[in-house]
Amino acid sequence: MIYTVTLNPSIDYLVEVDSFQIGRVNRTSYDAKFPGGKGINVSRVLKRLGNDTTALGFIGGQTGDFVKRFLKQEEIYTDFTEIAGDTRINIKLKTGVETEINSQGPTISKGNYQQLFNQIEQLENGDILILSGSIPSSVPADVYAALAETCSANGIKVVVDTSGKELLNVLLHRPFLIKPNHHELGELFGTEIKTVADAVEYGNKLIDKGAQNVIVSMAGEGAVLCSKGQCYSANVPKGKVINSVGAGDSMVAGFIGTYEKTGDLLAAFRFSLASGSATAFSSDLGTLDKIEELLPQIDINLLTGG
Ligand SMILES: Nc1ncnc2c1ncn2[C@@H]1O[C@H](COP(=O)(O)OP(=O)(O)O)[C@@H](O)[C@H]1O
Ligand SMILES: O=P(O)(O)OC[C@H]1O[C@](O)(COP(=O)(O)O)[C@@H](O)[C@@H]1O
Repeated sequence: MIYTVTLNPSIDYLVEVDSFQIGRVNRTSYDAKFPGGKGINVSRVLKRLGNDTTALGFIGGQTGDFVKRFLKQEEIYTDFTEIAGDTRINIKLKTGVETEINSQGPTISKGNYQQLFNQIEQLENGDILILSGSIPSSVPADVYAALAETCSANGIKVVVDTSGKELLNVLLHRPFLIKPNHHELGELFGTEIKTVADAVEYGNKLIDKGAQNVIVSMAGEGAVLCSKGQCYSANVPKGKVINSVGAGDSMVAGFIGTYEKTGDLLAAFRFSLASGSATAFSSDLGTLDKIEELLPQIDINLLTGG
């Protein structure tokens, strides 16, 4: 079974405003609410690809009920830890450019944290655990490293999609996949990732530190995969960007879903690009039909090591 962990889920409140004026009353031309948080997005896309998952994490209040109801409608298994506070609402404002306001989210108690930890200790050899998103300030900052350590001792593949030292701390436990975007990769090394060559150079440094596979996503510039001494680049398909929230999560889902079915890293990489772009070209997350329509446009090139 694939498990996703979202420590800080959300309702993503998508708001479109034509001719937005700061400091004025603005009216929306479109608005919608979706369940959010990186692990939850990964679960939703994996379901569309035909992979069942169980979504884990902390959930609470009426906002949390919305998330649970939405996931139930999509027939996604959940086993959330119920908390006292309300799940957060994140604002995704479209005004020609995309602006995001992500809330801090509710406090997580030590008991809640322990409950999640106990759940993850029960996972079995062959399971996959996907740890995605920011870590709430009330949760120990080394939570992903601690969970990854437990999982690698139990034969469970771990995927981590986060940033900063939380990502660095996990590398020693040899995560199967990490997926920093080019900004996050640059921040790790105090530099800017401007080109594919930069992504290869710094992606390989994360391999040296312990990651088994690294995807560096570069939004409209495509992505780089570093794996087993070789690096590959991939382009993005042509299309109109509608809402890129969840594009990175869709990449993770596309990669893991395909890898789980085929064991083929390059097929998984190709599918991950089509999945990310299918989401970027949709209001909500990309559908399987959209992903399959985009797939023929993705080319993979071997860059080094071949
Ligand atoms: N402007 C775009 N055009 C086409 N595809 C895009 C665009 N922006 C994002 N994507 C797709 O989504 C993936 C992830 O986007 P990115 O912004 O790098 O990740 P994150 O959402 O994690 O910041 C890209 O690799 C690509 O497949
Ligand atoms: O946990 P964070 O870093 O606050 O991010 C949460 C936000 O990220 C998302 O999961 C989208 O992530 P990506 O655009 O990086 O794929 C939203 O659904 C959510 O509002």
